[in-house]
This record gives sequence, structure tokens and C-alpha cells, in this order.
Amino acid sequence: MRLLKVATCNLNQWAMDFDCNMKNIKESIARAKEAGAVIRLGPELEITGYSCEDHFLELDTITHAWDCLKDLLLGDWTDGILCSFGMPVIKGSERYNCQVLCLNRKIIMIRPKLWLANDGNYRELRWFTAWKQKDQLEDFLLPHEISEALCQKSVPFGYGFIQFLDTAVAVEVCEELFTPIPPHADLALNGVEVFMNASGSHHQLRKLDYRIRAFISATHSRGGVYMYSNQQGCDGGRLYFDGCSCVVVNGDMIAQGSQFSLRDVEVVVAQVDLDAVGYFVV
Ligand SMILES: NC(=O)CC[C@H](N)C(=O)O
Repeated sequence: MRLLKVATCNLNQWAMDFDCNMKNIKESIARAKEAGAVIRLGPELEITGYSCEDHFLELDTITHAWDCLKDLLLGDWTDGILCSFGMPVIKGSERYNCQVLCLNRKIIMIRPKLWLANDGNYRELRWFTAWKQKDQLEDFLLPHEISEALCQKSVPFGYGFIQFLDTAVAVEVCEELFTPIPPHADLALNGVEVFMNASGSHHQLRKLDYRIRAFISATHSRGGVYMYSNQQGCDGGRLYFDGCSCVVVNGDMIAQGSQFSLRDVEVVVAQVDLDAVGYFVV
């Protein structure tokens, strides 16, 4: 048996409230570790907050996000646990909505969002560029201060997955799940068993049902562990986010967090048997 314990969370982040956001992030990691989890997933853009709107255009916002990440990486937060953190990253002259994957005080990959949310209430294209190069990872030179502090010069940046000795893990960012050819389809064909979806998804009548159907359909025929993390509560804009972080395995919901909670941090932990994923064929 290949047992894996994973943790995802509902966090009540606030746009530009870096101190509050960091407090919640740290609390969620501490609880994930306490439960014995080796993967911790947080919501989309959790370091800055999702709804920073035109503050995303200010360089300071990105700089503060790096400072927060540095703080996390200089402490023991990522020791023995793969953490996926959401934050904006500038590469070249473009701003990307990214998941930064960290383990043992190092950044191991930066995964920019491929499909931005730009309909209904969403305007991500105003602040971010969608990453379109799917054929290869690029080398991203870390900002000078980060690279000095971490003794790490660069990190793979782009679309890909992380191959561990006993499983492969990949990120999917919110909207990507709802596209006609979601990344998890291609990733599953490459042996990825664990998918981490970081979201900033607002509440709308019957949307939870829609999301759950998507998690189930992502894993019910090809197999897989689908982790979902969502922002919880308002975050300064006009949207209300309804949490409901969960873990779905091979089409079955095995752990689900609350909806409409007033708690700032809720961690959802699940133990999964990866062999059940490996053997899963409908
Ligand atoms: N942040 C996003 O990508 C939002 C995506 C999607 N429209 C949702 O509400 O879940």
C-alpha cells in the first residue's frame, strides 16, 4: 500500500492584508503537519488575497508576496511537506497568476495559470497573462533577494508536474478545471495521480454541485486524487467565496470542508491509498 496523507484548506484571506494572510497560511500548515499530512494546498493567490484588483498592477504587491514567501521558506514551515502557495509572479515583462511549489525550504517549481477566468464576475486578463507554452518548462531566475536568502538561483517555470519516487503530483488552477480540455486529462496520461486545484471561486446558487461534478468527472474514469482548496468569505471585493475545500478519490468524495463558515482557517485532511488510484480502471 502506498498511503498518502494530504491536507487542503478553506482560508479567509483578505486582499492586501499580508499579515493576516500569512497568519492563516502558517496556521493551516501547522495543522496539516500536526495531522501528519505531507502535502498542503491553499487557495488561489492566497498570499496577496484573490481580489487585489488593480493592486496587482503595483510592483510593491509582487515584492511583498515574495517577502512573505521568503519568510515561509526561511522557517521550518515547508520541512517534510510539499506546500503549494498562490501568488502573482512577474516573468519577463508579464504578470502571471501562479502556484509556487515548495518543499524543504526550496522552491521546486512555479506553475503559472494557463486559462484565466475572464467571464461573469472575473477579470483576470486585466492583471495577468495566461501561460501558453505547454511543451517545455523554462528556467526562472529568482529575484536577487530571494535567491541570496534561499541559496537557490533558479526554478523550473511553466506547465508540468513533479515526479516523486512513489507518485507524481501536479497543480491545476481554478478555472482550468472547467475548460473543455482541462490539464488533468493530459497530466493523468503522464502518470500524475495527485491533482491540486487552488481556487478563488465565489458562491453562486448550485455552483457547489457544478464543482463537485467536475471533481468527480476528473477522477471517476481515469482515477486520481483531486484536492480542492478555496477562499472562504469575502476578501475586500464584491464577491463572497464559499470554501468547501475537499478531497475526491477515484470519483468519490472522501473529505469535505464546510460552506459558509465564519472560521478563518479550516483544514481538511484525508488519507489516501495511491495503489487504489494505480489500479483504478473502470
Ligand atoms: N478564480 C477562477 O478561476 C474562477 C473560476 C470559475 N469561474 C469559478 O467561479 O469557480
